[in-house]
Amino acid sequence: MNKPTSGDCTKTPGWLDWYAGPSQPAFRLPAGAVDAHCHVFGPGAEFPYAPERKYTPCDASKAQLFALRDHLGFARNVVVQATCHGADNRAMVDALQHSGGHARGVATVRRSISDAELQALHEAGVRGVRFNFVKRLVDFTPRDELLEIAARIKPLGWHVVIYFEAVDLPELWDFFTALPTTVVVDHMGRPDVSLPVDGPQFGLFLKFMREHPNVWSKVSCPERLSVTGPKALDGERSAYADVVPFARRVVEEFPDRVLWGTDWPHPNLKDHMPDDGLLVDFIPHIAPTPELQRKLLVDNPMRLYWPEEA
Ligand SMILES: O=C(O)/C=C(\CC(=O)C(=O)O)C(=O)O
Repeated sequence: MNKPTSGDCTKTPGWLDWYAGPSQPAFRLPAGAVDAHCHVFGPGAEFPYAPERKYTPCDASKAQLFALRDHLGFARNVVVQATCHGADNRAMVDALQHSGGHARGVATVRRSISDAELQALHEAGVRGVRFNFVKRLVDFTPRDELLEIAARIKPLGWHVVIYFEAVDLPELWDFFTALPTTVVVDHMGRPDVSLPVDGPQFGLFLKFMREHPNVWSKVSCPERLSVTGPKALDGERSAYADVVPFARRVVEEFPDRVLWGTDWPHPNLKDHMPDDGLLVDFIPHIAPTPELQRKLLVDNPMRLYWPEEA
């Protein structure tokens, strides 16, 4: 397949657009709930996609994100820079600046960023950087560049979000455990949920969290991890049952270091596009008590992204 060019907004073949007209969740989110992992895409005509991107998505604007937030009953968003925008954070920053203080962000930066540019991101509401190790999404960045960035964002009180696949954790372990900030893992490090929850692969991830109190996890993206479903479609309120034991284990063992997000607009799903209302109904299966729900959805994200209010 030819690499896309920056001006070409033709979606990647097979691209699935986000679900229009999501259901009303049956689960009532606690007051002040934060959707701590979501993205904006473009719109491409205003914020062109990065030349180095590995996919070209459908547009997913800030207004559409904020409409979903209100529909589902969230109060705030954490907008995570998606790889299709590379290190050009303008679409994400624009969303933060139009959120009325209800959104904070996670950026992608290169070592060439100036202190003044970092400060401007901070003032816009950025509170973290994302290091992505998923090979289908990004080209390799040298570890010394990432460590240099981590050292520079630490004084701002930011954290590092890491995205990787479970099979790569052994090789990345020394790098991750050397990071000097709070470290937030996307989607539980993408376990293979057809393996046992008590097996060595997920065991290593639990050990990573157990031995390193600075490590947090998003218990999000069951729609990406599930093998057996059922899918969050057609009124299914007990979706992705095979992911539940994994996410619930993390929530119950580390209740003060977990976050949840919709992952809207769900980039790169190949199989189906979930109904986001039914996705919210996944939450009580992994955080069964009101106390766990409050920590997951309100207390923890507020402590990390709005510490001045927490
Ligand atoms: O949205 C996610 O969290 C997951 C992604 C996309 C992504 O991370 C990105 O493009 O930045 C994926 O697995 O394709």
